[in-house]
Amino acid sequence: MCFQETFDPRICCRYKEGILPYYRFKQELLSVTPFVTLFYDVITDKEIDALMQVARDKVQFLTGDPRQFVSFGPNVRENILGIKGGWREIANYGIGGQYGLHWDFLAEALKEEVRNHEASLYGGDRLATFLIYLTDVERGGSTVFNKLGLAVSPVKKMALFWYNAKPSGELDYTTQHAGCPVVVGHKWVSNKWMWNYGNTFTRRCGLTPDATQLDIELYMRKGWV
Ligand SMILES: O=C(O)CCC(=O)C(=O)O
Ligand SMILES: [Fe+2]
Repeated sequence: MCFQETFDPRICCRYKEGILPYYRFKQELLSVTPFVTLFYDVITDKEIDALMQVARDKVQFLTGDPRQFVSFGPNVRENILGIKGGWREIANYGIGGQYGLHWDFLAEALKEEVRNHEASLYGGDRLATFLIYLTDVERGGSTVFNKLGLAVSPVKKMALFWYNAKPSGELDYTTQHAGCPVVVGHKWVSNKWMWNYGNTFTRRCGLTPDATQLDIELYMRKGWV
């Protein structure tokens, strides 16, 4: 990275103040536009065990949906950026388990139906995604952003956060991503989507249509430290 010709000084690691007093989150910025970032140690072993315990009986392996909705968990630490989340989804991938290329916003999948879709009526669309890795994965299982050339290997307790919409509110099609097949081991993740509604005043828009997340970060809740 250090020897790349197009070195971007904005891409860095730092401590981020969240909504918990005194606590600093270890943050690694992966991309400014779209805004994609990692936070380390957002969940405890005890919380992971509890989440997996609840989900374990409910996820349907092999033939069914490997996902399960669970409402409790480290909600406060998921609001690091002041963006409020919706319900939680726990997913388990066994060997070969993967999630094909997609966007997290519903507008793309549902097109014209989106206005009548129950979730979108209540939530708008999925403004941001907060994906926590509940396990390390021996080999495979990366989350990849094909349009950004970005691959994130799962690290237990690490969260991957990104905005699916630009600060202007426009859907960001460069956020297309996939969960790569698990080659060795297994992968558990907790996913929470942050919806537009409820975040009207927490995710600000920029002063210009092309303002980046970093431009607006300073006047959003809790700046860098
Ligand atoms: O498991 C992953 O790495 C990605 C999951 C994902 O993109 C999703 O649940 O929307
Ligand atoms: Fe996704």
